[in-house]
Amino acid sequence: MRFQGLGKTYVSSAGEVQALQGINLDIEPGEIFGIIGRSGAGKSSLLRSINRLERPSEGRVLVDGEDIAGLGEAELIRLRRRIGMIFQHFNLLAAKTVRENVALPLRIAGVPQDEARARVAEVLRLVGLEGKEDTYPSRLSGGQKQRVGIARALVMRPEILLCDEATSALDPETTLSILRLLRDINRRLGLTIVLITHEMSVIREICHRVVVLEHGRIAETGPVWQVFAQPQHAATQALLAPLTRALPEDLSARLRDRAEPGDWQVIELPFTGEAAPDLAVLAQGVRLVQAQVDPIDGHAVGRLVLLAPPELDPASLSPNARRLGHVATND
Ligand SMILES: Nc1ncnc2c1ncn2[C@@H]1O[C@H](COP(=O)(O)OP(=O)(O)OP(=O)(O)O)[C@@H](O)[C@H]1O
Repeated sequence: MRFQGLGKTYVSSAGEVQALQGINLDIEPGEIFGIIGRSGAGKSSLLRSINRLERPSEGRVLVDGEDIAGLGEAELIRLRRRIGMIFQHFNLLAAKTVRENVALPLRIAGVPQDEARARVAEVLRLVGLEGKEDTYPSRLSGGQKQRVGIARALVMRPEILLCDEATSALDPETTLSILRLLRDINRRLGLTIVLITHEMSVIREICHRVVVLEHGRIAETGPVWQVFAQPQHAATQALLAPLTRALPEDLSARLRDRAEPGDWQVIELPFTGEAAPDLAVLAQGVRLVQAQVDPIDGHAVGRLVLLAPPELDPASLSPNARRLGHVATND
């Protein structure tokens, strides 16, 4: 799918709000693509333009090369059958059982009962809800409710799945299990997944590529490991801050910009995913203070914080090495 010069302006009694501006972006078939940004950055507007829940004010949205702005009523229904959607608050019908909730899109589409029954059983198996067919949503946990939401989206065999803050209402453990389910579905069915979130940990967990939105514009976009390794934009850095471990307190309290005689250097050695960290640097008389390295999509991303003697040139450790400051040491 492709966004070309996409802009969205909302007009209300309070005036105009430019929610999106100049969005040019491609999302490839079969990838898990994340949209992140602060509240009000335009994430929902972008996601909802994919199935035309929002109409562009400018530019175009192409799905399989087709500009969806021109679709008539019947074509729009066909498009939306190819694009499933799941929601933060699940949007299940409380008065219907799990089976009835999941079967609903098939009933609306007029799929014969026998086939519908088989397809509902198949997707409930896929999301791990066998045995819950006759349960009502109020008796399910949040994670189980979202599994029903996923099953209901998949039962139409879509090519694209849109996830609107699908894990924001869940605890961390349940979030992880839902993200793993989505990744599993992406692999098994080759489904394209587009998700919005305000948490970089969600992006890190399952996305292949990401776009960071800021005030309706693209702040940056790229493979997740690259954006994590070398965030270019202040908005991205701010979103990453909760995931980056702060320096140990006793060290940061003693850190100074200018070296006093005998001070050691505090050096940050980022790992940008090009290669796994090479601990041979530790043999050069430096001391390891802190290490954080995450594998992201097959790349090692993170940083080491080292204490190095005053005479050592940080560049001798790595071209990316950065001096954070100086500290007095006891010896
Ligand atoms: N129907 C609407 N009418 C008027 N303004 C709107 C409408 N929908 C969204 N907006 C405004 O457009 C901007 C972008 O909203 P959007 O919901 O796309 O952002 P978001 O990144 O998804 O935010 P959040 O994380 O808070 O859901 C915001 O300033 C919002 O107030």
